[in-house]
Amino acid sequence: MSAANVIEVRGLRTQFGDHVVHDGLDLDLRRGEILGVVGGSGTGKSVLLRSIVGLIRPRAGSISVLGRDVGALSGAAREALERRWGVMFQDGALFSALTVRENVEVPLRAVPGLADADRRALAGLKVSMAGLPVKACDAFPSELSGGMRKRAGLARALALDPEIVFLDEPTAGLDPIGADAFDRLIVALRDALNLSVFLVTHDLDTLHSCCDRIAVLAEKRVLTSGTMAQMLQIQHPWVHEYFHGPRARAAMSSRRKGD
Ligand SMILES: Nc1ncnc2c1ncn2[C@@H]1O[C@H](COP(=O)(O)OP(=O)(O)OP(=O)(O)O)[C@@H](O)[C@H]1O
Repeated sequence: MSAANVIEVRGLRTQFGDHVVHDGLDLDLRRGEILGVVGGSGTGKSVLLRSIVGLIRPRAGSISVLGRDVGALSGAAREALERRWGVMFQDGALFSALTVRENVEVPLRAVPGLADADRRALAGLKVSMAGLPVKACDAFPSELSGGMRKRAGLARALALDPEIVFLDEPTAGLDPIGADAFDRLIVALRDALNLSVFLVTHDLDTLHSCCDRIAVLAEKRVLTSGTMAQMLQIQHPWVHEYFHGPRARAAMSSRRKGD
């Protein structure tokens, strides 16, 4: 595995029954970058994320994270690797019966020797880092707006000071101002915490404002990857329509106005 890569996926095949989702998929996440993963609905972006974090077992291929073969690990070695990444699922995946602080404390409970008071304080810190007010700590997920729930999910993903963060459609369902604030937060956290970020999104504004590189899923694999400037040169019909369609033009024009 190249030292510059924190994730290397090679020859991935995932399949549910007869339905092949990925076939011969290769993907790299470089250290310190924000990689936007895009593709049409159902092309397997979330399945790829879940495969990398070991929730779905591939039929073939290899997935290496931070130099370790995810499929070959079990027990303590597996748990040690899992502590080095954080995942924010699409809906936040918070426990509804726990407050925001208690949700963020869940991963911290795995840290040996961490006193209750320190765990509570650390959870509060992560909630603040995710841009939530302190009083949100005592709220239940049902008492929060969708945007606040996403931030709570992000706080939980950051709980163990991860090196890699996986974000599944972090701005979906947010109003444009909330989505823009979330984009800025992702970049600020990457810079402050030296994170590598695997970001599944449909949001063209996010691609423009956050992502160092983009990987396009199509035809069961990563069809192409590169910078936004490189994506704009790709002639494949879906890629061209995606990056040059009306919504793409709107995102580019608002980006230019913001510069
Ligand atoms: N547990 C599962 N069992 C069977 N099929 C599944 C399972 N999870 C996902 N799939 C199928 O795999 C395909 C890819 O799903 P996935 O959720 O990764 O798509 P996606 O690219 O993230 O889509 P979207 O952009 O709409 O969120 C879909 O056809 C989906 O129905």
